[in-house]
Amino acid sequence: MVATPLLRISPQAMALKPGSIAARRLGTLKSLPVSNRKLFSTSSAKWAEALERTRNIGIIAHIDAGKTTTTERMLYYSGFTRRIGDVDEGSTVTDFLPAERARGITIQSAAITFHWPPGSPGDKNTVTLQESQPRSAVPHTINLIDTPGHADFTFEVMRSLRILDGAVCILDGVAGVEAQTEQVWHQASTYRIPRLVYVNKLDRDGAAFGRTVKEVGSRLGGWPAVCQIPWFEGGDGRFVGVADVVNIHGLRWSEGDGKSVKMLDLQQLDQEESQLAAELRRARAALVELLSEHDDELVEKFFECDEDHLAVPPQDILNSLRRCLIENKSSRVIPVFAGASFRNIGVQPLLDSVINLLPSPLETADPEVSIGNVKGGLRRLLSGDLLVEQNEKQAASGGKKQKSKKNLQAESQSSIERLQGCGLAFKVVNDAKRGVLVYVRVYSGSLDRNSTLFNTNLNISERVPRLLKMYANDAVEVDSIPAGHIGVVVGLKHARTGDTLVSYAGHKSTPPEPLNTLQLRPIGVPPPVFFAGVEPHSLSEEKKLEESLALLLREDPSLHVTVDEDSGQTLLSGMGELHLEIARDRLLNDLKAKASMGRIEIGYREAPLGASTPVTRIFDKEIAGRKGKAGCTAVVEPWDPYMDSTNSEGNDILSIITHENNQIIITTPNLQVETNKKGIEESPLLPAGLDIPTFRAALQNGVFAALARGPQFTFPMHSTRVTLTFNATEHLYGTDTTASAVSSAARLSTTAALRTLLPPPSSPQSAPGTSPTPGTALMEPLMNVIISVDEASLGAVVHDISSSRGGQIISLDEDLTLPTTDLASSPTSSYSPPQQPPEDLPPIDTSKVYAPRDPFETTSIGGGSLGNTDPVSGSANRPRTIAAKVPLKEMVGYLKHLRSLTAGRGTFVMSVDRFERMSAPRQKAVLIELRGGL
Ligand SMILES: Nc1nc2c(ncn2[C@@H]2O[C@H](COP(=O)(O)OP(=O)(O)OP(=O)(O)O)[C@@H](O)[C@H]2O)c(=O)[nH]1
Repeated sequence: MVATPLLRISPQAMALKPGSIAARRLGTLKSLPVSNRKLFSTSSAKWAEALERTRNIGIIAHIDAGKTTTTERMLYYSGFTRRIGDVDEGSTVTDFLPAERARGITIQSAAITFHWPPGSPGDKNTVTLQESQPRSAVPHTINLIDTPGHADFTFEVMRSLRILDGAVCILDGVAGVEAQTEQVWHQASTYRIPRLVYVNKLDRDGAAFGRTVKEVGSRLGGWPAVCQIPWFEGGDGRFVGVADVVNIHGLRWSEGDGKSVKMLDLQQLDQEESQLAAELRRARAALVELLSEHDDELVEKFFECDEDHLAVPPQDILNSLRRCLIENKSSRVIPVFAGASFRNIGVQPLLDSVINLLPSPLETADPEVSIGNVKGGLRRLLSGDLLVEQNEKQAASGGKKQKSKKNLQAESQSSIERLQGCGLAFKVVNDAKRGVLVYVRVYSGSLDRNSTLFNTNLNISERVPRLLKMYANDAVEVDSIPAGHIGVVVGLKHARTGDTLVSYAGHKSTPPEPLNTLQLRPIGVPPPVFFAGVEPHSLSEEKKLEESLALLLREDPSLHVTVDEDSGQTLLSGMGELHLEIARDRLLNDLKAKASMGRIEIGYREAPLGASTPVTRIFDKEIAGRKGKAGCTAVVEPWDPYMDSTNSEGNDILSIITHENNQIIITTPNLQVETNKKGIEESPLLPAGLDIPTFRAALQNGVFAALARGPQFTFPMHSTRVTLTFNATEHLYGTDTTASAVSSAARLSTTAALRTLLPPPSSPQSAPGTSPTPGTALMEPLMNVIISVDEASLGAVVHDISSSRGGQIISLDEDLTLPTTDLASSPTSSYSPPQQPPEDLPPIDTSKVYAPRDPFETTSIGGGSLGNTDPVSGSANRPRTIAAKVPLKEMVGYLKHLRSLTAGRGTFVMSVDRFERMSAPRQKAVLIELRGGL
C-alpha cells in the first residue's frame, strides 16, 4: 500500500455550507448571557470564530516523560519549525534558557502559539465545518504552555495551570503514572481543567500500555477511555503505530520524520494484523460501553445503531467524549492516547484530539476573582451581581444604611462598564534581546497597545508600549490581545508574576473603586525552606546585584530576598536546592550579577517558648533630614492557630496572620478613627497625609522586619504572636509621628520584646537570683513525601525512611494528593494551607477498566477485555506508593540514595507539610552542625 499523508483533509476542499456546525455555534453565542458577551467584549462574529478556534493548553507530566520531545514534534508538524529539535542535543525551541539546555530539563514555561492543522484559522476558505467532520478538519490556534516537571518548580506549574483551559498529560509508558504526575494531575483538578493522557515512549523495552491505563484508573482517579491502542508489529514486535478506536482504523508510521503514515481499515487490519484487529474490536466495545455509562446521548446513538458498537459514528463518539470532558464535570472520563514521540509516532492524532476534545476559551469554567471583600466568578462580576454583594457587605461591616438594590445595581453596572479589559500576568521573563516580557492571559475585553494598565496588586498604573504574540523565542508585534488569548506586554517596569492588570475607561490614574481591588485567580506562595547568602564582589556591584535580585523576584515570586539588619547580609531563599541553584545560574550567568552565593542551607525557624514581658520603645531620630518620633509597646508569645480561642476583633484591633504562621495583633486605643467621604479611614490626631491604612501598614512592616530574625538562632520567627499597642495618648508626637517613625518604633519594640525571651548576655540563665526566661526553640521543615517504588524495593525503602531518617510512614498505595502549592488563598494572605482537589470520589475499580494486553508483560495476565484481573498485581514490578512525613534535613540528597535502593527506578516528590519543633537532642545536633561541628 502507498503511504499517504496523514489524515489531512485539505481545508480549501471543504464546502461552505449554511447551517453548518460553525454557523450553529455562532448561534449559541447569541444566546450567551450578557455577562459572557462582556467577557469577550470585542464582540463580533469574528472574535467568536477566532476564540472557538483557540485552545489554551498545557503539557503536564513527570520529569523526563517526554514533554519537550513531544512539543518539538508538534511545532514541526504544524509547520512552525523546519527541523525537529532534540532535547539530548540541546537544540529544542521551547527549552531556550542556557540552564535548561545544559541540563536537558524544562525550567521556565514557554508559551508558544502555532496552528493545527497547518493553515490560518482566519482564512475565509476554512471557516465552515461540516457536521460530520471533526473540529480538527479546520485550522485552529493552539497556545501551548510547556510546564516544568521537576518538583522544585511546582509553583511554576501551578501558575501555568491556572491560565490553561485544557491539558495533555504525558506519561512514560515504562514508568507509568509517577508521583509528580499524580501531584500535578490533582492540582489541575482543583482548577477543573479537562485533560487527555498520552502514553509516550511505547518504543522502549518494558513499555506497558495496558498497565499504564490501569494506573490511570487507580492513581489518577478517573475512568480511562482508551481511544488508541498500541500497534506492535506481529503482536509482540516493534512499536510501529496505533489502532484508532474512535475511527476504527490502524495508523502505521513509516520511519523518518513521521509525516508519512499508512492508514488501514478494519478489513485490511484483519488480513495484515489479525490480533490487533481483534483487540481493536474489543477496545471499541469498551469505549462505547464506558461512554454510555456517563453520557445518555451516546446511549441513544447506540440504540439507533442497533446496539452495534462498531456502527456508532466516530463523530458521535468524539461529541460524547467532549461532553464527558467539558460539560459533565462529574463523569471522570480520561481519554487515553498512545505514541512514541521520539520515534515520531502518534503526535499528529494527539494534536487532532487537542482540537477535538479540549475546550475553547468560550467553554471553560468561570475564572475565580476577588473584588473588595467578596469572591466569585468573573462572569458574575461582569453581570454586576458580585459588586452588589460587595457593596452590601461593605455597608453592613461599616454599620451604614443599606442602599436600595436598584441603586446598587445601577452603581455596579456603571463601574463594570468602565472595565475595558483585565488580564493575569502569569509569567515574567527577562529576555536578553527584548527586555522584560510579561506574559498575560486576557480574561475580559482586551489589552491594547498604548493603553494604561492598573496593577491591582501593586496599586500602580503602567502604560503598554508594545504587545507581542510569542512563538517560543520569536515574537510578532500586535495591537491588541483579546479575551481568551495569551500574549506578552513589553516595557512594563513593575508587573510581577501573578499580578492582575486592569484597563479602564477614563483619565484618572486609578480605576474607580472597587475595580482597583479586582484580583484574578489569586495564588498563594509557599514558605521557602532553603536559603543561601548572596554577596556582591565589591561595593560598586551592590546596586547591580539589588537590581538583578529584584528582577529575579519579579520573575519568580516563590523566591524571597531578605536583608539581615544586623549583619547586612542578603539572603535568598526558595523552595528547593535545585530551585536556588537555578536562581544562582540566572543571577550570575544570565543577569551577569558580579556576586557569589554561599552554601545552600535549610531554612530553620525560631519560636518562643513562653511570653515576653511588655516592652515599650520610643523611636526618636532624624530620618533623611526629617525628625521622626513615635512609640509602641510589644508583647511576644507562642501562637498556635489551632489552639487559639481568643477573639481579636474590634474597632481599634487589627489581626493579621502571616505566611510564617505568625499572628500580629495591632491595637490603637484613643486614636479616634473615622471614615471620610471617600470611604478612607482617618484620625484627626495623625499628621496630615497619614491616613489609617498607611499608618497600619507602617506598624505591620515594622513587626515583619523584627520577626525576620529570631533573638537566639537568627532564623525567622514562626508560631509567634506579637501584640502591638500604639496608644495615641502615649505614643503619638504630633507631626513628628511619620510613617517611617511608626514603623521603626514597631520594629524596635518587637525586637526588644523578642530579646527579653532570653537572659541578658551579662547574666546567664543559671545565674542565682535571676528569674528564668522562657527562651526560644528551633523549628524544622517537615515534608510530605510521596515515593514511587516497585514491590521488590518497598521493604528496604520503608525501613530506610522510618528508621534511618526519623520519618513517619502515613500510608501505602492510597490515591494520594501531594498538597504542595495552594491555589485558593485569599489575595491578602500570601500563603494558606494546601487544599485537596474538589473531588472526594470513590476509587475506581480497576477490574472494570478496559486495557489491552501488554505483549511484554512477564506475569500471567488474562487478556484484554473487561473484567480482567489486574495485570500489575502480584508482580515484583508492581508499582507501590509510600506516603510519609520526614524532616527536610533527612531528605537532602535522598534521590541518589533512593536510586541505589531501588535499582534506579524509585522517584519521589515532596512538599512542606509544616514547621515542627525539634526535640532537644535533635536541636543540639543540628546546632553543632550549623556551627561547623564545634
Ligand atoms: N525511547 C524514547 N525516548 C524518548 C521518547 N520521548 C522522549 N524520550 C527521551 O526521554 C528523555 C526526556 O525527554 P524530554 O522531552 O526532555 O522530557 P521532558 O518531559 O520535557 O523533561 P523535563 O523538561 O526535564 O521535564 C530524552 O532523552 C528524550 O530523548 C520516546 O518516545 N521514546
